[in-house]
Order: sequence, then C-alpha cells, then structure tokens
Amino acid sequence: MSVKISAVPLNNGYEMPLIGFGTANAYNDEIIRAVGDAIEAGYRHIDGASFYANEVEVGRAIRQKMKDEIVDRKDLFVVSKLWCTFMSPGLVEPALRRTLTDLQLNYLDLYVMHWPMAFEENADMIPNIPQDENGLVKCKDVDYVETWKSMESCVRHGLVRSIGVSNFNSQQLKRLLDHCSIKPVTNQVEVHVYLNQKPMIDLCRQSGIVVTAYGPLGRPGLSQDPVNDPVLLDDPIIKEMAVKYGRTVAQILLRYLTMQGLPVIPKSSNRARILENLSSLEFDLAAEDMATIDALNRDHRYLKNEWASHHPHYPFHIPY
Ligand SMILES: NC(=O)C1=CN([C@@H]2O[C@H](COP(=O)(O)OP(=O)(O)OC[C@H]3O[C@@H](n4cnc5c(N)ncnc54)[C@H](OP(=O)(O)O)[C@@H]3O)[C@@H](O)[C@H]2O)C=CC1
Ligand SMILES: O=C1CO[C@H](CO)[C@@H](O)[C@@H]1O
Repeated sequence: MSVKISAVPLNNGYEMPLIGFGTANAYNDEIIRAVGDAIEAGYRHIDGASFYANEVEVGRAIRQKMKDEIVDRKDLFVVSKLWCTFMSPGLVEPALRRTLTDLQLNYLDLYVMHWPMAFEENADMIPNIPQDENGLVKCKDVDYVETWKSMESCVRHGLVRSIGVSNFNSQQLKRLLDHCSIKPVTNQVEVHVYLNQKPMIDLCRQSGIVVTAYGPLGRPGLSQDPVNDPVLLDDPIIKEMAVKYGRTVAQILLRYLTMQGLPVIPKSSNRARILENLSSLEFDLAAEDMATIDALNRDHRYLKNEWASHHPHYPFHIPY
C-alpha cells in the first residue's frame, strides 16, 4: 500500500510529514520490526528519543530499509529528543552525538528538548529519571534558555536541521521566543480529542510554530491513572462517527487532528494498526463532524508525570 503523506511547512523552509511514527515503549526486535514495517507502509517521519532506550534498534531498522532501497535518507524526517539529564549546556552536543552514533546517522532532521525540566546528571550519560527516597525526581538548576542556546549551536555545526521543544507551556514558550536566535519549529505536546489544545495551537500559529500531537489515540494501555483516565477509544460519539464513515475509531481520532494541519505521531507495534493509522489520511471529515468532535474536549491530560510536579519548571500547573 502507498498513501501519499502530505507535509506541513516549518518556519525554516523545511517540511514535516503530517503522519509520523512514534517509537516509545517498544524494544529489541519488536521496535526493529515496527519501524521497518512503518517505513515499508510509507511513513517517512520517525519520532524517537534517547529516553526511549531503543535508538540503536530504530537506527538499525532505518539503515536496513535504506540498504534495501525502500527509502533514501533525504526522504526521511528523523526526530530525536534531548533528555532532561543532558540539559546543562556542555552536555547537549555530546548527547546529540551519542544519538547520532546510536542511529548511525550523520544528521537529524529535528532535535527536540524533551521537557523544560532538567534532572540531576549521571557520569555515564544515561537518560534516566533520578529519584529520591520518596520517588520524586531529583531536579537540576538549569535554565532551558541556556540549553536552547546549545541546541542552536548544534544547528550551526550541521548536526541537525531543525530544533524544537516539547511539553512547554505558553509562558515557557513565550519566554523562549523572547530569548532565542533560532525559533523552535515545533512544540510537541499531548493533543487528542479529550485535550484538543486549542489555545496552545492558536499561540503557536501566531508564532509560526507547528504543534506536533503526541498521544493522539489517548495512549491506550499506557495510562498513568487507570482509575480516572477515560478510554478515548471507547468514546460513543467517535464510535458512531466511525460507523458513519466506514472507518475505525483510531482513524477518526487521527483525522480530526491532521484535518487541522497538526502532525500526529501514533505508535503501534502491530502491522495492521500501523497501516490503519497511516490510511487515516485517505478520507476527510465534514465540517459539522469536526465541530461535533471539538465539543468533546474535556481538557483531560493523560501524561502528567506527577513525580516531577515539584520541579520549578514543571509545565502543567497552568492550563496551557
Ligand atoms: N514528547 C513527549 O513527552 C512524548 C512523546 N511521545 C511520542 O508520541 C508517540 C505516540 O504517543 P503514545 O504515548 O505512544 O500514545 P498513542 O496515543 O500513540 O498510543 C499508543 C498505543 O496505542 C495503541 N494503538 C496504536 N494504534 C492503534 C489503533 N489503530 N487502534 C488501537 N490501538 C492502537 C498501541 O498499541 P500497539 O502497539 O499494540 O498497536 C499503543 O499501545 C510515542 O510513541 C512517542 O514517540 C509520547 C509521549 C510523550
Ligand atoms: O516521551 C515520553 C514517553 O513517555 C514517558 C512516560 O511514560 C514520558 O515521560 C516521556 O516524555
């Protein structure tokens, strides 16, 4: 199968494919096979991170598909993220170089600051969550603006084409915009039908920043709070709409986002679902159905990482 994936323009002249492939929470042979299947299906945007502890395998899958002449490097949009333990300015470029070595690539299309929060470092450069005896993360006093300046140097050194941020709230984003030389191309945040992020999307549009949607399916099976988290895939209105369009619930959820021009990065290790998610681009939702889905917003955040809520730069104390 081959679906034509459109791309959204970035503020630096590059483009980001509208559907990307998430790579969190899958390891070893599973992620090698999944990334390979995704590239064969037609995905050209791969969303990774050193924190996902699988960049060697992601790189192996990409390399194999290039060797098999399924894809050229120039047609791929490869993303990685700077983990919170590498935010001291002197650690940024070494962390990026480690990612490039792991991926066996000589440049990234996009490097993203994973969170605005710095964590205590470790001598082995391991992207972990250092915790105290109460399970709270050990913070490090680093200003994300200083981290950003080192990320800008990585662009100048030709290691990465674009840089962006993730999990920044509106105040953090505005402060960064006031101090940066190179603007972030994206803010990658949780976006889905139950957290539609309209105010963040408006702010980013005004600033020439693309919002990339993580957790677009509501992170089924990955809940941090199974008692209180609603299951987005079970939403009755979306189920009805899936019947109306002859599509799956996941396809309606993804198309709702891509119809707004938001790149989405669903993760799946299952070949049929990898194809299902990509082919969500094959139909359009009517304006009245987009409005119906807009009304389902309940500002419900699935990924809260409450073990970091004492951090001075924890982003989720304000609505957006
Ligand atoms: N910047 C950040 O802080 C964050 C970034 N991310 C990025 O975003 C990506 C996606 O977010 P993620 O948290 O994984 O959540 P998603 O909303 O993409 O959900 C992933 C889960 O949905 C299941 N799934 C995938 N497709 C379907 C389908 N068609 N029908 C039913 N279930 C499906 C998958 O299971 P299966 O594999 O069995 O199909 C998987 O368990 C991550 O992989 C990562 O790359 C995610 C969280 C935070
Ligand atoms: O990208 C991510 C994947 O999930 C983690 C938690 O489960 C997050 O902390 C992280 O930001």
